[in-house]
Amino acid sequence: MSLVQEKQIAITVVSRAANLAQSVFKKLVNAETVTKKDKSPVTVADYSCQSLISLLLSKAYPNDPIVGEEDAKDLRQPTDESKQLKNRVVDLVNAELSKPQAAGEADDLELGVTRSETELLDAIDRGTFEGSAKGRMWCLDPIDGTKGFLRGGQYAVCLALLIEGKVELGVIACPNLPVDPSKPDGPRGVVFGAIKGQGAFQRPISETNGPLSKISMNSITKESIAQASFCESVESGHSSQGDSANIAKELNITKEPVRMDSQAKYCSISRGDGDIYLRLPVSASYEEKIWDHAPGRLLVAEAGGKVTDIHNKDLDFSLGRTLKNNKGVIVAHESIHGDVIKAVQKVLNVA
Ligand SMILES: Nc1ncnc2c1ncn2[C@@H]1O[C@H](COP(=O)(O)OS(=O)(=O)O)[C@@H](OP(=O)(O)O)[C@H]1O
Ligand SMILES: [Mg+2]
Ligand SMILES: [Mg+2]
Ligand SMILES: [Mg+2]
Repeated sequence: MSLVQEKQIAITVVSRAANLAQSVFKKLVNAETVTKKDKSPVTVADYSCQSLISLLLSKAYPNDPIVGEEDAKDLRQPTDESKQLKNRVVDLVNAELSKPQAAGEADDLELGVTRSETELLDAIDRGTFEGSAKGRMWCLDPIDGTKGFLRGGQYAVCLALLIEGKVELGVIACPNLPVDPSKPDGPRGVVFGAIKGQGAFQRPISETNGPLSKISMNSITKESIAQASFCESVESGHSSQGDSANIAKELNITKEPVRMDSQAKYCSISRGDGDIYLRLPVSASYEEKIWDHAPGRLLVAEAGGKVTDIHNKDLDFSLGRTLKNNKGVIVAHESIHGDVIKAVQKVLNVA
């Protein structure tokens, strides 16, 4: 599948959303954070990025449904707090939309034009699609790693296109990831992406007209596995860190794990800045959300890696908004993935 136009549009919209999110961070005040029923934080940036991306996607592909993390229910309440939040969202999205099209950005998105409040809230609610194994659908995490965003750490704007339940295109913008990992204090902000069968790439977010550079994972082998490094969640509640230390021991890995929030983990290992990402189940009831893994899974696969659950099953994105048939997520280079799975299953006592 060529998906050339979809790729350019996806890069344009996630890059714009990343710029919007960075502008919010610079002015962030605590009152702009609300807490969802599941206790996860959601900020004015989460709503604004979902509105912006969903609105632009609907200009280009009006018939494609979107599975997005957020909805506009809390913004539609008649309270003062809710109205303030809504007004901030409308202003932020319109400030980004009103910027004219830059060189290299996709055509046909009607950039440079502001939108009404109704259009912007309705765009957020276009993300309520329940998911499907049929046809095309977009999958959106407007801010992945909201906690990372709030603490000034890693977060990512994540978008994938699924066709017949399979991820065909994935694009992730990481505003706080160094452009050059060997220069951690150098310029930051990288957009990553992949089309199935066409490899993985990165580019600085700011270089809208710049070339996409090919990336690949470290070519680690069974013999060199002890040199590998883990990339892990910051929140211990999202992956069992005690078990992952035991898995590292089982593989003779001694390097300290690198901890970061969001799908920046998938991005980092895709360009060789880390080798193994484990997301070990922490509770029997938690189902991973498709938007937390869809673009990252394709990026890693196109960079030479393999992504499965702890039972070595492929992630099944065709069952709705969650990965209900999978438990945990295990990411490693193809050549060592089998060894990692063996260690995981031994430590967790599963087959
Ligand atoms: N209990 C539990 N178990 C597993 N995963 C959970 C859980 N609760 C939330 N989430 C999801 O974790 C997403 C953030 O993942 P991270 O890898 O960034 O987590 S971490 O903050 O680095 O630990 C986070 O994504 P965002 O909401 O987009 O930030 C959630 O979808
Ligand atoms: Mg969230
Ligand atoms: Mg997320
Ligand atoms: Mg999110």
